[in-house]
Amino acid sequence: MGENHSNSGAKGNEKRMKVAVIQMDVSIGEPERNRERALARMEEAVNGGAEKPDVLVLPEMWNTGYSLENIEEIADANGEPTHAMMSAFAAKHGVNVVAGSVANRTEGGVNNTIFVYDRTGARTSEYSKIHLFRLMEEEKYLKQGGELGRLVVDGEAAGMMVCYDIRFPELTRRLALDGAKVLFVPAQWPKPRLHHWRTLLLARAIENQMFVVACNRVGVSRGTEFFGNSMIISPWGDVLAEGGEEETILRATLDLAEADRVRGTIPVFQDRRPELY
Ligand SMILES: O=C(O)CCC(=O)C(=O)O
Repeated sequence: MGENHSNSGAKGNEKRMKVAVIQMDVSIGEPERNRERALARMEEAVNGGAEKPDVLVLPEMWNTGYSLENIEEIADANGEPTHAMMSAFAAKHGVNVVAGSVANRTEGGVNNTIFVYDRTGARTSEYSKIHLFRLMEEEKYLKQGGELGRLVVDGEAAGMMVCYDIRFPELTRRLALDGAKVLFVPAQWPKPRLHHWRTLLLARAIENQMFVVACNRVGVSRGTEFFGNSMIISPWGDVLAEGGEEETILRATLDLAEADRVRGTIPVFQDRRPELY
């Protein structure tokens, strides 16, 4: 870890949050196979570390991949079977699950949606990607969401967004102003834009003085390579964990009071001049 910010005098809380990021491959157009893979990695995440995590995080569209041409057929239907699978897993292991995002069909079409489950298995929140990525023609096949991604994990306010959303700094700022100290980011961010991915995630953490927990997939789908490089970043911008290009589980313990200390040391939220911009 980098510098010590304990001189700020900010007491904050004593809460720690152990996160496990499931950096996995995704087989395009094969939801059954992806569900088996996700479950196996999630079991590894809860059983394989020195300590059981408090929160698991999966990547974007881990059920179907970007199989957009037949997405209506292979997407979840009203959240199933993801709800049944994740709810049972969360309750069995007493763990919170930020279940990446899944392609989910409802009456109006297919959304790219994060579902969140608490330790009892209850579904507590959801967020549908609000910025669709035109470079991959998402807007032709998917519906955009219309609400922000606010969630509460073990009583702590947090935010969530999906992949391309990190290019919109106003969105993270809004979530931070609303009290989020942790931002969860499921993604399928491909090569060759690794420097965008790393720089944007670091900037979102530093400028909002919050933890960023970003889960990117690995592997190759129809010639597009995904570099992984999932990241867990502190509110000071220190990289607490970062993946390579292979499947892995990243782990870190977030000391949530760190956000208060950093905000006390460099009081960005007090010094901003929203009346001018
Ligand atoms: O913004 C980017 O460069 C990647 C975004 C992306 O791949 C996505 O939103 O799925």
